[in-house]
Amino acid sequence: MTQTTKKPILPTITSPRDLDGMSLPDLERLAGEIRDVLCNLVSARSAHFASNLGVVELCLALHQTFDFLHDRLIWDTGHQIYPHKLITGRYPQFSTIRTKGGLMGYPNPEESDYDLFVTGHAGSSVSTAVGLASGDRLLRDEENRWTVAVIGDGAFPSGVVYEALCNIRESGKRLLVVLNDNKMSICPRVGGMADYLDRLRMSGAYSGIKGEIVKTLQNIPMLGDPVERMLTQIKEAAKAGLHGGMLFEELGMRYVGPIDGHNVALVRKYLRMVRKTDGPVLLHVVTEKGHGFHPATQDPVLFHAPPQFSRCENGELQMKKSGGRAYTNAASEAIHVAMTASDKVTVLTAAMCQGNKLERVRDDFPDRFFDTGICEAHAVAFAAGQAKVGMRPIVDIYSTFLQRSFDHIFQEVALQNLPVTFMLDRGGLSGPDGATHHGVFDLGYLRLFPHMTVMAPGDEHDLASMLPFALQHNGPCAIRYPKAAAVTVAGERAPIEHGTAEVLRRGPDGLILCGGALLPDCLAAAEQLAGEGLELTVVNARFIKPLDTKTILPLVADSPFTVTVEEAALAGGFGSVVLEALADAGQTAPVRRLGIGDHYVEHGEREELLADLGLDTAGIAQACREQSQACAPGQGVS
Ligand SMILES: Cc1ncc(C[n+]2csc(CCOP(=O)(O)OP(=O)(O)O)c2C)c(N)n1
Ligand SMILES: CC(=O)[C@@H](O)[C@H](O)COP(=O)(O)O
Ligand SMILES: [Mg+2]
Repeated sequence: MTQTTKKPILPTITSPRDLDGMSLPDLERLAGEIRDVLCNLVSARSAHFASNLGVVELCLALHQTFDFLHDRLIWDTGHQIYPHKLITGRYPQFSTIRTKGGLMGYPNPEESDYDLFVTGHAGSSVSTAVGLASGDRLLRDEENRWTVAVIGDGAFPSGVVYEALCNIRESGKRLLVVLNDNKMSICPRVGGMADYLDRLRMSGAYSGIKGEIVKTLQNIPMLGDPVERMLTQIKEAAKAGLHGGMLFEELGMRYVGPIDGHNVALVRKYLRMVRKTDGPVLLHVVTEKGHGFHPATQDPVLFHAPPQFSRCENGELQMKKSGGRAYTNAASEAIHVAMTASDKVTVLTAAMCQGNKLERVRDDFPDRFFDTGICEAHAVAFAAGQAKVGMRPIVDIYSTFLQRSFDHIFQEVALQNLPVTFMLDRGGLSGPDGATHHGVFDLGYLRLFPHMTVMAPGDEHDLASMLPFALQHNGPCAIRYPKAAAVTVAGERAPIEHGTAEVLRRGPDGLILCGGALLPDCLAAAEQLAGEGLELTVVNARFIKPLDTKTILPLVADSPFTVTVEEAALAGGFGSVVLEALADAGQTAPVRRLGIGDHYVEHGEREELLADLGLDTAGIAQACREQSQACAPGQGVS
């Protein structure tokens, strides 16, 4: 990328203050070096790429204009924080990003005082910025202190952003919202706000004409009462269409832009100008996702978080092949089959068409495919509406993002007993994204609601059979599966029946109850232990709710010990369900629960995190060995 023999600047940047007084050519050279580092990173591992390439100049201009040890900076979502990390003292550790024990791929206050919140979910930045500004004001600590939220055009339509914007007039003094408009979410952005931003982009070119027309409109005489009102409305409507950023102005913000976000001098000039105002200000910055790396600008969807890739000698890019068929593929195929079978079935995604591998569904069923943008709460209430009139909506969503819809799952879906099906991808550890993205709370928060059926397939066979089951069930259902290679357990399998588990192996020496896709590990552990003379029963629970108490409770009663296994938080999870059922039946038994305790799990490869948590084959086998010894006659455990 950069063809320079000069001494690199980036390694010398230990804090943003090293940017002070830096010349424009040096800033531009630094931008090139940052892009080089980003390119080197993705040759080592998958990481967020195109979004980071797009904010380099904006990041430099922000840090040159503000001092974010005093001022406040929030990067919405946080996946575009890499340039910020590189110039805030983390260049030496940067190569560790997204690896276990290394830097997080998102903001992390434990890494740096320049990061205020751990984030990863989109849309909260404006609210937290309003809160920061308001708190500073109450503490009379706001002397010249600016709060800046940088939010992408994909995150911008999130409902919570409008809740914050409606509130900004009161608390938004010295508050700047930078709208980073690159025309993309992960996929092309959708919806009315996207169209509005397109119109704003256009408006600069027409500003001369616009001024004239607005002047003319302002001279329209107001006549008698009703006519006057009508004319006022027409005038306001016309102005709204012609004035750039009228929507924001009406909400009490000053709208500035759109400006070219790759012109570092220009961005800096506007930021300095903003600093001279009182706020709140919305600065509309136009950038290009993937800027500086041609293939990424050509295919920003692929390069949002591409697989590891390198450049061959002939200049072509070689992408690392993915690890084969994933549960996500199995889910999207099952959805396709269901939509082919019935024209009542619809699918809703909240901006994750690519992540959920729904492209074929989108292309083959354009009328029944709905992308709401990053609006999970809306997606769920929307699905409830469709279900109410007789459709069979599937909300295909990452487990962690569904948390945004908690109240709508309760009020609009479960309370009404509507047949909405939730396909919960990334149910379990999501890997290098870390704590913000692990989908480990879903079993607990979904089973709370009466009417809700919660399923956790033990393998791909289960997943494919559970969707048709859910679609004919008269009530809400959730099917949660991990970000992992799809596995099919060998042997004859029982059909899916509501609240029915499946016994896959029988032995008198102990019991493993598996709630989900760690089933192959449970079976492998049982196999291993059989070699040591310990014959275990293994149950594929399938249903977390309702639990198959008829099958499970007698097995627990007859087994010297029981180990429950789940890739989920223990609080409220599958093991809790089993313990509650035992308590309700007045039964006591030695039960050990394997899962995730009361802590957040860091980032790393899913397999290494599972191993650390004792949730791999070796960990499950070891827990069984220990239980077997502890529960052996004469050991006093009952
Ligand atoms: C609540 C939530 N839903 C979905 C996502 C997944 N996601 C991460 S980044 C992204 C696109 C964001 O687009 P934009 O804000 O424009 O940033 P860009 O990548 O274009 O810079 C999406 C959908 C998320 N992080 N949080
Ligand atoms: C920033 C963000 O939320 C997404 O880009 C997320 O990282 C996607 O995760 P997957 O890689 O598991 O699809
Ligand atoms: Mg964007």
